[in-house]
Amino acid sequence: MLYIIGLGLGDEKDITLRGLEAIKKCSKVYMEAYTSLLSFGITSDGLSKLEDVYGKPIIVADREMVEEKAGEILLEAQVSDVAFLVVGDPFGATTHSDLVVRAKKMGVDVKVVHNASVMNAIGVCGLQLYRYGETISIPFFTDTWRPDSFYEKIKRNRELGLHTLCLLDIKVKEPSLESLCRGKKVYEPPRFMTINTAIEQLLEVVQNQQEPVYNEDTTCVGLARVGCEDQVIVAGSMKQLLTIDFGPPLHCLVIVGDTHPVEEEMLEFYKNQH
Ligand SMILES: C[S@@+](CC[C@H](N)C(=O)[O-])C[C@H]1O[C@@H](n2cnc3c(N)ncnc32)[C@H](O)[C@@H]1O
Repeated sequence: MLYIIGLGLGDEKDITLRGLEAIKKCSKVYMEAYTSLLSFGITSDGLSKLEDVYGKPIIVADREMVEEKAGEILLEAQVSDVAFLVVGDPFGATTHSDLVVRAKKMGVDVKVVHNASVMNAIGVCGLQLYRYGETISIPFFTDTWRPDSFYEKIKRNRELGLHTLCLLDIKVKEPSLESLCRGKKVYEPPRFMTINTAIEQLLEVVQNQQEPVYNEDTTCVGLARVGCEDQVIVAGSMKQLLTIDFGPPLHCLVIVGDTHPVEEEMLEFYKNQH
């Protein structure tokens, strides 16, 4: 059996009882990419915190392992119980559907244990699920690469009066050569996009548009570390949010569309938070 287990958003304590019971049954426990661990405030050497709570050693499966060695993980799952841990929910934003499809093709039974995910940002900011349009991802601009394809999606959402959830880039740095030579992959800390950078890029992109669908006065909600003890949620214009330091990652942003009176009341609650 392959158990795909969501770990939630906060820390090692957010695993569900169902998830913990499944881990206890497993002979091997894999965990998806190292970047996710950082949202738990865990460094590459700090896995022991999770291992203590889960009572099992954890093998960190980086992107390469998940994509190339999924077959091996699934072969193990054919003959024993194997856990694959995912920060957030297995199907929250980044889906692990490919793993499920491959497992089914190999005749491996799969059980999914859900948990909170970045999708919780949708409701916690006071806006309603059915008033959102397509979710977008904002990549880091470089000197030579400044893609603006997300603008068209925001435009479509705004023309329909819908809110837009913006997920922000995480730039993974390759493991250092030195660590590879020593036979152990030690990852450099990744770069996380802040709400401030996302807004700067959004404002840069809109400058080139003939009929801009938002501007620095457009209401947004900035959400940092959703589901963690120190989560921060602030509503305000893009201009206002630019002045706020939201602190450590992870961050995301909602561009607010037309609002229902109840949503308006909730947003008021998050205004003037700083
Ligand atoms: C592709 S999603 C990963 C989703 C994850 N598997 C889950 O279920 O939550 C990653 C992006 O979601 C956003 N995100 C994830 N967790 C967050 C959190 N706790 N608070 C704010 N934003 C978050 C960030 O913009 C981050 O770059």
